[in-house]
Order: sequence, then structure tokens, then C-alpha cells
Amino acid sequence: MADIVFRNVTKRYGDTLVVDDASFTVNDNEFFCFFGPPLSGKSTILRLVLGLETPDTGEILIGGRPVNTVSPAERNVAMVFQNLALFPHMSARDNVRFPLVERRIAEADIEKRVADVAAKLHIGHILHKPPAQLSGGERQRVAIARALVRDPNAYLMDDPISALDARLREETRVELKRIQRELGKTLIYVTHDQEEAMSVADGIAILENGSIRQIGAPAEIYDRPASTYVARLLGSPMMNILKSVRGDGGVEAAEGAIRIADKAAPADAVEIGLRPEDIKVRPWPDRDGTSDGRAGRPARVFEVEPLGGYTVVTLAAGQARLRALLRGQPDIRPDAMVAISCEPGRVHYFGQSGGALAR
Ligand SMILES: Nc1ncnc2c1ncn2[C@@H]1O[C@H](COP(=O)(O)OP(=O)(O)OP(=O)(O)O)[C@@H](O)[C@H]1O
Repeated sequence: MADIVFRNVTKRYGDTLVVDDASFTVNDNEFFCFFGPPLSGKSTILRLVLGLETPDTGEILIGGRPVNTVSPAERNVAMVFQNLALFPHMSARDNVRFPLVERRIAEADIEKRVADVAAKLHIGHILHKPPAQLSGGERQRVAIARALVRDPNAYLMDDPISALDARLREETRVELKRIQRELGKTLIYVTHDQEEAMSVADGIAILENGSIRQIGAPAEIYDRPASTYVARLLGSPMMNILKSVRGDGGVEAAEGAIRIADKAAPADAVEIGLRPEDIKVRPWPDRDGTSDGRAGRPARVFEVEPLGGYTVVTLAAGQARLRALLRGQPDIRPDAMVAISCEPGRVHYFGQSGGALAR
């Protein structure tokens, strides 16, 4: 069992509060992701798990055992760092073997484990090369293999694929997910890429300035963000957050271009959130010469970005700007007037302090 638990952990560097009263549980065998903007404390949390830092207050447990005073070696968690840190004078094979040689594992066992991990990461054919002769993606795989070859309690990865180009990143993250499932080990993963966090993680913790703002399954956080901060972080294009006012039988936003006929809309909502994929766009006026009852005033098409499978349309309504994600390549031109709407059930409501409100 290698569940990893933080109980009210706080860490300061001088006057800077870097981890603020963090409590979370990463379950055994879970792929758990810390996600947040730069300097939000992600790497520091990994360093605390690893034992490179000790908490000022609070408790860390690995597999049920308090580890605050346990050395990194005894904690037996393996780390893949942001900078790959391969030994340049060793072949890829020797790099992968290194953690096992260092631990004086029997030669036959080393060979078997290196072969296993090389097969999983598809690097068998490059093991004879030194790092300088490998591509960025290959070096990354070797670095990951070197972490995986041990049999640690858990793996930690700090933005391990951020240096790869977009296509390789997509491939590698799918592989990482598969490898983690096959290994059946706890994996804590840090990324600043929301798509990556959503695609690989079983659970995500969202960080802001060292505080955990929300923890949950990716779909749960996406569907029910606890605040405008979290809502803006997950999803691309990001959620439209619009000032809202009470109107007839519901709420209005974007200077009347959005009318939500939702009698259950919370009275204290000051902003609404609309995911781009939930916004419907139709020509104005509708075919019968009138606008749809739910639609308000027209909005103007500001920008159209055809992306192949879908199109991002930026809409202007007075000072408000919002983005809609439409399937395919609809016939919409800049400057056209359109009616926009959203199903009441898809609307997110937020209060004065940015917290989500139940409807
Ligand atoms: N050894 C240190 N001494 C002093 N301050 C530090 C140290 N390490 C980190 N910090 C500070 O702690 C804060 C959080 O840093 P951390 O590296 O944990 O954030 P992060 O979310 O991982 O950022 P990034 O995405 O840029 O890697 C930052 O303000 C950083 O300057």
C-alpha cells in the first residue's frame, strides 16, 4: 500500500508561504495530478513527498507511516525531474541500470528489469546510445525508464514531458497512463498543462498560491468547478465568465445577449459561467423573422477560428466578449449578427467572492 497523505502541511521559504495548510489523500495505484499556474507550489509538494524538504507544520504519511523525519532513501519514492538529468557519459542502458546497480541488485535481476521497462517504453533499440545521440523525446523516455526501473512505493513526475513537442507530448501522456495502469503504482504528476492534467489523471488537485482550491476527478471538477478560479483553469477555450443580472424569470448577461430562463437561478449570483461548447449560435433574426424566445439581443461575430473538427467563434455583445466552440466548420462570418443561448442546466452560477453557487 502506498497511499500518500498530507495532513495540514505548511511550508515557508523565509517569509513566503509556499504550501498553505495542504490536506489531501492520493490513493494507492492512483494517477494523481497537481495542476496550477507557475509558482503555485506544485514542485514544492513533490519535494515534500520525496523528503527533500520537511514541512514546517503538519504531517506526511506514505503507506500509513508518518515520514516527516524519514530520509528520502527510506521513503523509496522515485522522481522524474523537469530537467532530465541523465548522466551524459553513460549509455542510455547504463543510465537506466544505474538505480539498480547503486542498490546492488543482482545482475540477472537488473537485466530482466531493464528489459521489461525498455519494452514498456519502446526504447530497446536505443539503449546503446549516449544521451547526446538521442532526440528530446528519446531522452525523456530514458529518464522515465530510469525512474520506473526501481520498484519504489510511488513515482513522482515533475512536468516530465513539457519539453517535448505537441505531438510527442500527446503520445507520451497516453503511454504514461498505460504504463502507470500496468505497473499498478501510485503516481503523482505535476503539470501546468490543463489538457494533460485532464487526460491522464484519476484525481486532480488545483493549486493557487500554495493553497489547494479543489480536489476531485477531472470530469467532476470540469463539470462542477468550485470557483471562477478553478473554472477558468480547466477547459480550452476557457469558460466564459460574465457579469449577470436578474431579468424576467431568470438571469441576463452580456448586455442582454444571453437570457437564461432559469427560475431556480440563485438570487445572489453575480456572474454566470458558460462553457464554450454549451453556447448555441444561430443566425439573427431566426428564419421566421423573430428571435427565439430565450435569446436576447443579437451579438456580433468578432472572430472565427476554424480548427478542422471544430470552430471557435468569438462573439461581441456590447463590452462583453465570449467564445463559443462549434462543431465542424459552420458558415459563420465575422460581423454577422447572431442569437446566442445556453441550456439553463449548463449554466454555472458564481457569487460575490467567486465561489460556485448551487442552483
Ligand atoms: N528553495 C527555495 N527557496 C526559496 N523559495 C523557493 C524555493 N523553492 C521554491 N521557492 C518559491 O516557492 C514558490 C513555489 O514554487 P514551486 O517551484 O513549488 O512552484 P511550481 O508551482 O512548481 O512552479 P513552476 O510551475 O514554475 O515549476 C515560488 O514562489 C518559489 O519562488
